Amino acid sequence: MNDILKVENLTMKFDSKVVFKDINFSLKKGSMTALLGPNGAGKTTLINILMNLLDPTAGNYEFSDNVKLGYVPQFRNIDKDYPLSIKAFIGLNAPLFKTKEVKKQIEHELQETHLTAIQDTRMGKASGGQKQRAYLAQALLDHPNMIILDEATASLDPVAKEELMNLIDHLNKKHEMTVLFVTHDVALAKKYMNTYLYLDHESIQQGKMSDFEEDYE
Ligand SMILES: Nc1ncnc2c1ncn2[C@@H]1O[C@H](COP(=O)(O)OP(=O)(O)OP(=O)(O)O)[C@@H](O)[C@H]1O
Repeated sequence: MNDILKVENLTMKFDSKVVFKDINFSLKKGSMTALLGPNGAGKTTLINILMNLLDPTAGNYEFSDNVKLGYVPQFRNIDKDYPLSIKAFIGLNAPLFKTKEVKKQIEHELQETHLTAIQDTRMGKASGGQKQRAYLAQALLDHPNMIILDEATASLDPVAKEELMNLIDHLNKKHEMTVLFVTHDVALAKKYMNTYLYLDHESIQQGKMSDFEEDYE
């Protein structure tokens, strides 16, 4: 397997506060990696750097040439009065004038994420699991080959968690999607991920998920 991401001597400080210092790791194409670590360890900061939303203080990172990043946030920012349907929400980042091809692709992503039957439900009324799958469908519309999930299962019930993870697993197996999953749920990560990154005390460790033993909560 080739590397899809290589991080070298990455350092991030906010004023004098060091979040992490000289961290190094790489991710293989098609790998499923859990990004673990206590609250405030710097997981979101690292993701924001990788998504080019923040500049690191020092060091660098490089994605392989053909990488197309998708991002699935936690749904907490959706208000219950939010008016768009699930279908309209999924198409939000597509051009306003939707070609036949884009419409077809929206249908495809609705199916892929098991939302076809409830596509006209308002996002504000959808369950946590449905909202999360709509975010995933929205990200998939852009044809990513790597996806970052930021605590995407955090507020879901156990059934919705498994359903989302099964979809992620399917995307990995069928479409060779590389997955970086930020989570506090070690049991879920052990079930679905194959490697871990553990961020704590300004540094990072990497290993096989089945070998992860730290109990940091
Ligand atoms: N824009 C900012 N300015 C100053 N400090 C920041 C900023 N963003 C994050 N921090 C600090 O950097 C540290 C890492 O925060 P970050 O949100 O990346 O951690 P996290 O591992 O994602 O935490 P959690 O698991 O709670 O989401 C924290 O101490 C936080 O207060």
